[in-house]
Amino acid sequence: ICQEENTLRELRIFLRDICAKLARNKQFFMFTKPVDVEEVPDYLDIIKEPMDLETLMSKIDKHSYICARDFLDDIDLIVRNALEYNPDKSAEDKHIRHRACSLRDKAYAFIKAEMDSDFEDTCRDIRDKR
Ligand SMILES: CC(=O)c1nc(NC(=O)[C@H]2CNCCN2)sc1-c1cc(O)cc(O)c1
Repeated sequence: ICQEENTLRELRIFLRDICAKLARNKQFFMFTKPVDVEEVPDYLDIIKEPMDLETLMSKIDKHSYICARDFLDDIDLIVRNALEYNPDKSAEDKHIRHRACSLRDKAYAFIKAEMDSDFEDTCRDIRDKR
């Protein structure tokens, strides 16, 4: 069990680093904080499960993720929300959709580049045993 805690600690350190890198990227500023309903009043009528990089970071600290897959599921939620809220052919909506797809690709690339697959397998085994 102590070994499991060591593995999960390493995962949290790793995910914080990736989350920080994504949040530092100016391209993703609109995904870094919960949507401000003052700015975007109809947002919560359309998006039922908001997600953002700051919330992701606090979920890491609350030990909400015990494998990279769970973390990427929340990244996918950020992307899905942006695609749903910005469906129009307008330049603005296209731009936001493009940024959302770029966020997903960068997140997956960071995970793939820096996580060896047997570390993720170990995390999955811990998740599946719990
Ligand atoms: C993150 C997101 O999905 C988002 N989408 C927007 N879309 C629009 O404003 C489109 C919707 N279609 C009609 C033309 N306007 S604004 C916006 C946003 C931007 C911020 O700077 C902060 C924030 O919290 C949210």
